[in-house]
Amino acid sequence: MWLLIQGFRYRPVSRSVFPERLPDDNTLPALDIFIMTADPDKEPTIEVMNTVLSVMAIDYPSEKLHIYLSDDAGADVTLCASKEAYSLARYWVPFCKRFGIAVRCPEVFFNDSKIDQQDSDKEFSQERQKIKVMYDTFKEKIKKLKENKYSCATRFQKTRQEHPSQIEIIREEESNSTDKEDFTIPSLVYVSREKRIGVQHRFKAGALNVLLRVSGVITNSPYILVLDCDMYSNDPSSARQAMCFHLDSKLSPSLAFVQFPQEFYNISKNDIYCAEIRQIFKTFWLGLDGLRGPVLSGTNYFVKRCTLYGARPGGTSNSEEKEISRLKHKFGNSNEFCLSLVEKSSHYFDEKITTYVNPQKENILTLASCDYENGTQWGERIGYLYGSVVEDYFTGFHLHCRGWVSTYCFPSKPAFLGNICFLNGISLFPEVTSPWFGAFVVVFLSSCIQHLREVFRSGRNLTTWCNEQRFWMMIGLTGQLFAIIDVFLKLVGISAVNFDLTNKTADKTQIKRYENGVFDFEGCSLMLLPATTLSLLNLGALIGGAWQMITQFIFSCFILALSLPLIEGIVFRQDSGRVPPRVAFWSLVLSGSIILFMFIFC
Ligand SMILES: O=c1ccn([C@@H]2O[C@H](COP(=O)(O)OP(=O)(O)O[C@H]3O[C@H](CO)[C@@H](O)[C@H](O)[C@H]3O)[C@@H](O)[C@H]2O)c(=O)[nH]1
Ligand SMILES: [Mn+2]
Repeated sequence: MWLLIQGFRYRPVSRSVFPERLPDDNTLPALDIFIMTADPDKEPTIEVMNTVLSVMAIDYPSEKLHIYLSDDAGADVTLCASKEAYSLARYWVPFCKRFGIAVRCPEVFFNDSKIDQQDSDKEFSQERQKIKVMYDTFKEKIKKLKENKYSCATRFQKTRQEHPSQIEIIREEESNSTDKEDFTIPSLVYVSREKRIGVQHRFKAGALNVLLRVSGVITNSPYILVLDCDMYSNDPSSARQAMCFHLDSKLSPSLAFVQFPQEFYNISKNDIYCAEIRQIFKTFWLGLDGLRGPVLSGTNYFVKRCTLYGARPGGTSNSEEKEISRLKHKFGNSNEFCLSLVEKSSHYFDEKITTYVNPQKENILTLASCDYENGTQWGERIGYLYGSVVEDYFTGFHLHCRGWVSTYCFPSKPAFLGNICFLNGISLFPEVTSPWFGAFVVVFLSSCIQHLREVFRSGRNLTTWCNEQRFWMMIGLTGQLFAIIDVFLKLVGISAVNFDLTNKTADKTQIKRYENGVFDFEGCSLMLLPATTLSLLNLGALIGGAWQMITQFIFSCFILALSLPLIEGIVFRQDSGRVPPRVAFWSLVLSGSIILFMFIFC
């Protein structure tokens, strides 16, 4: 196992970018930004809109920036809030650009107490105050939307699981405010794909593929930034940083994507659940960057559009491949979309095409329908791939296999910051006061009862039940644990398949112990260590602290009961069948150190 991950340490690379050295703004390529949301209850609308506003205000030519918000819930709240956000953006974006605001997420900006005190510039303070009032009104409106007090949408019958596709290009003239400032702001497109009960929707990968097609016929920017809805832009220069790689003449021809790390603003002080994902983003990805590049990590990456259409680096295509009928076979039956693949382009996939067509609404809606992908190569060879629950890793590996490379951009100021919420403030086991505690107890007890019933049905008694419970725990922590490792080593060819012949001889004392129902640990190897250490740890925890909490006490007692033979074997027994002294010694050292460590540091 140790050897397997050494590749990550072989050639770590850390990079610096100099966005100020990029060529003139009008040579910068257009950029589509995809923001993904799926549930307005679990993903607070105000947070999603903050992400939208933060990227609308990034430091990039506004006319080259197009934001697509994918709403898998098809929620009116999200659509209406997007319109409100767009109206606010007319003031927020110019304000940010004019004063060079460092963090362009409104919620973060208005909560920054440092800026409050900094009233040196009167004009700035006045403007800030004005926008703050607008932002507060905006929040109020979203609250009302949530409470169903008003709605902007024409309500038609739809639920989260079942709704027609709905696409709205929210543009300047559609906004209802009159005293707008004279300033171009990026376009915003709301996309909610069709959902039907019983039709697989392929989660995020499915939503991303719809966005690829819809954006393909609307703006068709050669580069795409993908963001989860909780990842706001923390550094307005991120797109320029990414372009330092994408426009690098040496790197660019084989570069598929630039990955930024996932970082979070609300990591707890001790981060006991390792939410920081430190090893991945602060060690492994730097190492991969020296090889073929980091793995596609779901969010915070700038990808070259054509790489997702199945192109290969340096690959030019012949005219045969450009034939619309052939393209339709792969990409589906939309003329507009297939044209977007070849239009204004001498190559099959020219990354320089940036068209802003105004397609027929009906035609774009079809691109977001449930049936569009039937019989095409979407999800198999084209777009985000469906074969895995982690579409990002899977798709990224495929890009690498097709010859593309990726780079890792890890600036000291986080480019994007997200909200870590899982397990934050949630205990690993439900607390007694939690309504989930009931569910926990039901699952635990019913699995015990089920086992008991099976034992009784086969004519055994409570002792068998106890023994089996105990044995599961022991082999789970010893034999089975090492078996998994062993099978894996065999799979990768490090250890050969072998057959361990069972030792059929036994001496008299062993037989006696067996007959008396006494566990025999004689000759056990260090493989016993996980089981013995955890048993001692449980005992330590029981004595040391579990008296404070009755449920933990009961749970610890249960484990103690199961591990009693191990404890006896370590502590009380003197016969040759006890736990071998060196195993006992190491378990004591290990569990002792863990307890000591917890005392000191937690
Ligand atoms: O049917 C779906 C399911 C999810 N999402 C969106 O996908 C994103 C990620 O979903 P989330 O529930 O937050 O999953 P995580 O476990 O946080 O996601 C991690 O793991 C995923 C799969 O590897 C990656 O895609 C993510 O970027 C990565 O943050 C969110 O913006 C969702 O709104 C959709 O749009 N449609
Ligand atoms: Mn997430």
